[in-house]
Amino acid sequence: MTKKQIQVAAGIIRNEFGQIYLTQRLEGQDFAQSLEFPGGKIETDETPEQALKRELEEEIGIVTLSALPYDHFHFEYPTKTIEFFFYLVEEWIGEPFGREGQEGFWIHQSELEEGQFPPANANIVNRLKHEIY
Ligand SMILES: Nc1nc2c([nH]c(=O)n2[C@H]2C[C@H](O)[C@@H](COP(=O)(O)OP(=O)(O)OP(=O)(O)O)O2)c(=O)[nH]1
Ligand SMILES: [Mg+2]
Repeated sequence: MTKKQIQVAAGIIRNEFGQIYLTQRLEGQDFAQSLEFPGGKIETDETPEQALKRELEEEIGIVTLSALPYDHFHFEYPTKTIEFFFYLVEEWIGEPFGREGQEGFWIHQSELEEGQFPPANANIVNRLKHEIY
């Protein structure tokens, strides 16, 4: 059987202090309790950027004003392959909050820890952590 392939768009929401808004995945989801960059699956007929904007509105209640491509890669999980589109979001309207009941936190990018995220995030977390802000 061929592995399931999905595409995911997620946002690195960074404020002027170099803090990033992260949410905690809910019980019952895969990688429950892991931290994540808010986002989700790209639907048919959506561009990655359209999906990003929709997901950020649905999950954390913000309107995205700018999204810069930050990373694009494929990651093989045991049961699925995910194509990720990560964007850096530094301009938005609203105050992010866990609109689906999930916890949200602002964490300075130098304090991110890859062990708190799903395995696919290791490189991106390392890159952010070692970037000077
Ligand atoms: N949003 C997000 N998903 C991530 C990250 N790292 C990572 O491995 N993933 C995985 C977890 C999921 O298998 C998949 C994202 O799907 P999702 O569960 O957020 O999808 P969704 O928001 O559309 O939710 P649903 O409607 O399918 O429940 O990507 C990340 O940093 N952010
Ligand atoms: Mg999601």
